[in-house]
Amino acid sequence: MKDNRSVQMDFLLPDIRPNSVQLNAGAVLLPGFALHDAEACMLAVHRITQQAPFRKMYTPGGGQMSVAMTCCGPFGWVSTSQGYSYTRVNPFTDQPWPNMPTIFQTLAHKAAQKAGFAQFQPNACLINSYSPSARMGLHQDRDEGCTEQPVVSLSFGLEAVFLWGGLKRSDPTRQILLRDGDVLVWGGPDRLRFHGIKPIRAGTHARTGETRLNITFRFVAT
Ligand SMILES: O=C(O)CCC(=O)C(=O)O
Ligand SMILES: [Fe+2]
Repeated sequence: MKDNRSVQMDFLLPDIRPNSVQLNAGAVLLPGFALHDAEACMLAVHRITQQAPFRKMYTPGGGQMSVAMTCCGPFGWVSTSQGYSYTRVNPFTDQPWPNMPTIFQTLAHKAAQKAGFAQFQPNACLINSYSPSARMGLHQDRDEGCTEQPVVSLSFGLEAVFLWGGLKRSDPTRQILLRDGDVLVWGGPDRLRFHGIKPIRAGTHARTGETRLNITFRFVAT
């Protein structure tokens, strides 16, 4: 069945969406901030995945993640039955993670700056590929060993409902719709807020097909 309301929303969207929405003191949504660079980012992801294919990893609890992941930059994030860690080598290829493309570094830096975090220079980039019904449970991003630097997160393709919680797992969550080209930045007092992604709704997007891509940038302490 056709949903006329969302068709109309899509049509009006360029006019009615604000450039920036302050979610908390240190958390900002930048609607459409990455749209201009979206195709360059898709090409970059394609190149990265030729060297470091997407994998569905296992969690320490033994379950397989519904999200397929890969990484680029000096450090990549890995989950095994032993726990979570950042590594310089991709355990699936025994090769260093692919270089972080300049377009990623520039975009992450610009988004952080717009959100109030000057001089962000990430050394880790995680790329998540969600198929319909894939999800990510509530968690904190705390394996970086450094909370001085923000997380910058780009969304492409199918939309997602992002759960934005508090500093305790049991805190209430807000639901934030993330669409193609949206960027979220969280840092400072909000760096360790719990967050997650509700199961992705089936659909097809002109840019990504039946997929949502998420690209996050972090700084890992060495
Ligand atoms: O897919 C998203 O928007 C969030 C991903 C995330 O929280 C993570 O990779 O740590
Ligand atoms: Fe996260």
